[in-house]
Amino acid sequence: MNETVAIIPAYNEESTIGNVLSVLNNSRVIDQTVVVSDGSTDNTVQVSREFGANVIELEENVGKGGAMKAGLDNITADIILFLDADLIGLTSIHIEALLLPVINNEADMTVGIFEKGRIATDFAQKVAPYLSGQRAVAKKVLTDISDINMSRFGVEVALNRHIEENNIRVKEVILQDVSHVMKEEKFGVLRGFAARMKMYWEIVKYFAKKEVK
Ligand SMILES: O=c1ccn([C@@H]2O[C@H](COP(=O)(O)OP(=O)(O)O)[C@@H](O)[C@H]2O)c(=O)[nH]1
Ligand SMILES: O=C(O)[C@@H](COP(=O)(O)O)O[C@H]1O[C@H](CO)[C@@H](O)[C@H](O)[C@H]1O
Repeated sequence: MNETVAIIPAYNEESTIGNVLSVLNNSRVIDQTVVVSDGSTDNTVQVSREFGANVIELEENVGKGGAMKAGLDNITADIILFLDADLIGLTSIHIEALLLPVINNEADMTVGIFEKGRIATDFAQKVAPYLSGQRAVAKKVLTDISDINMSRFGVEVALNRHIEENNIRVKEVILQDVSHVMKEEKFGVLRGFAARMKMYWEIVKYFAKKEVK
C-alpha cells in the first residue's frame, strides 16, 4: 500500500491554513499532513497543531522551495501532495483528483489548474499553468532533484525542469471552483504588487540559472 503525505509550505498563513487542513483531515486518501512553517511570525504553527498537523518550524524564512525541501527531507511516505496554505474552495474531491492518478500509477506527477474559481487567479493559471503549487508526486521521481531548496518561488520552474529532463509522466488536473488569496489581498495593493514583482524576479532568476547537479 502506498503511504501519502500532504506537505504545506506556509509563511504567515494563520487565517487560511485551517481550512486547508480541515479538508485534508477529512480526506480518505491522505495518511499524514506536514506543515512547514517558513519562519512564520504569526500563529501558523499554533493553528496547524490545533488541526493535528505535524509541524516543522523553520526559524528563518528560507523561501517556498526551501520549505518544500525541508518537508521532503522529513517524510517517509512514497506519495506527496504539495498544497499552498491559502487555497479557497478546496474539497476532498480535489485532493482525490490530484492524488489518485499517482496512487494508481497513471502519472508520476499531477499539476492542479484552477478553473472557475476567480477571474484573476484563473487567468494567471491559464497564462502559466506550470507555476501551480498544487501537485501530487511519487517521491521516487524526486530523489535526485537538485537545488530546489535555493529556488524560493523558482521551485515550480525547478520541478518543471526536472520533469522535462527525466521524462516524468505528468497529468494536468482541473481544480474546479478553487482559487487562492492573492498577494494584493494579503498585503494591500502596494506591498502586494512589490511581493508579486519579487516573486516574478525569483522565477525569472531561477529560469535563467543553469542547473547545478
Ligand atoms: O517565503 C515563502 C513564501 C511563500 N511560502 C508559502 O508558499 C505557498 C505559496 O505562496 P503564496 O501564496 O505567497 O504564493 P501565490 O500562490 O500567492 O503566488 C504558500 O503556502 C505560502 O505560505 C513559503 O512557505 N515561504
Ligand atoms: O498564479 C500565479 O501567477 C502566482 C501568483 O499568485 P498571486 O495571485 O500573486 O498570489 O502563484 C503561483 O505561482 C507561484 C510561483 O510559481 C507558486 O509558488 C504558487 O503556488 C502559485 O500559486
